[in-house]
Amino acid sequence: MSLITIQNVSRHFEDPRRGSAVKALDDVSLSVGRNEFLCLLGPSGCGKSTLLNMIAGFDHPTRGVVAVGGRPVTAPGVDRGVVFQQPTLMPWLPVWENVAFHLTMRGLPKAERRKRAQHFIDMVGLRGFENHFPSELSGGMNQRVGIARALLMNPEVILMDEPFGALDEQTKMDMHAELVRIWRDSQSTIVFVTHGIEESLALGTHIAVMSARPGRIRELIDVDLPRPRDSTSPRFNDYKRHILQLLRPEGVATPAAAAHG
Ligand SMILES: Nc1ncnc2c1ncn2[C@@H]1O[C@H](COP(=O)(O)OP(=O)(O)OP(=O)(O)O)[C@@H](O)[C@H]1O
Repeated sequence: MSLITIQNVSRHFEDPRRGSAVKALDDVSLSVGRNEFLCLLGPSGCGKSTLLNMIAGFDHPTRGVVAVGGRPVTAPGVDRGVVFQQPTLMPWLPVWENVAFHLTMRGLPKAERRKRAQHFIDMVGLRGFENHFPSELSGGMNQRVGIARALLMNPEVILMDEPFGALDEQTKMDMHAELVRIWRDSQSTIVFVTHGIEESLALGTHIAVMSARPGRIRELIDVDLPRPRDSTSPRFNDYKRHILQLLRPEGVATPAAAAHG
């Protein structure tokens, strides 16, 4: 059974200055099963973040329905944890208090917050850094703090909007391996926005390839590759070639097709 269903969703943004509307998404339907890892892949401006924000409850469809666990999404909720491109940490709080932030908001005593935070600090590999401040950590480590903070609420769904976009290639690869491990250990369901083909193939059980504006789903790909994913394998490259073809503007021939045509 699907955990997330997106049914005939369109989103138009009014542009009062120009007296027109931007069609960000057009009739998008998609479903995500429990424990799946769905990557939303597409060019800049195709509506990936808009779709993610609607699952998070930060934004709402102009038409259609977004539902999580069978309930239409009307607002943000603790069943959905969000990880942004910038980890949005509180610089004056140490790592463990950033991770436990939501528990502070709920008024839990300090000892309980500290104990609950430790479990997730360990899970993201930050043991020993509990009392460091965000400014004392690298970008990748700060992003782990953001992930631990999202996991602590034990959400059914983790929504990630290009969380590794600002990281260097090596750190990004390390974070991919780490995130796959966390996804398996926490048995969560992840929706991950990216414009990186290799990133989506390194991570996803499924990839929804989107077309440029107005955003539509060109194809939902079931990624049948063993883990850890080997980006040099022939099958990985077959998927990559196929996705490149899907992302190419319609009517533009691929080098292979042009050679044969
Ligand atoms: N609040 C808004 N008001 C007006 N237009 C918006 C708003 N949010 C998004 N848009 C427009 O909707 C389209 C989709 O934007 P969105 O940010 O969802 O795309 P994206 O695929 O996530 O892009 P990127 O990869 O560059 O972040 C864009 O044309 C954008 O300008």
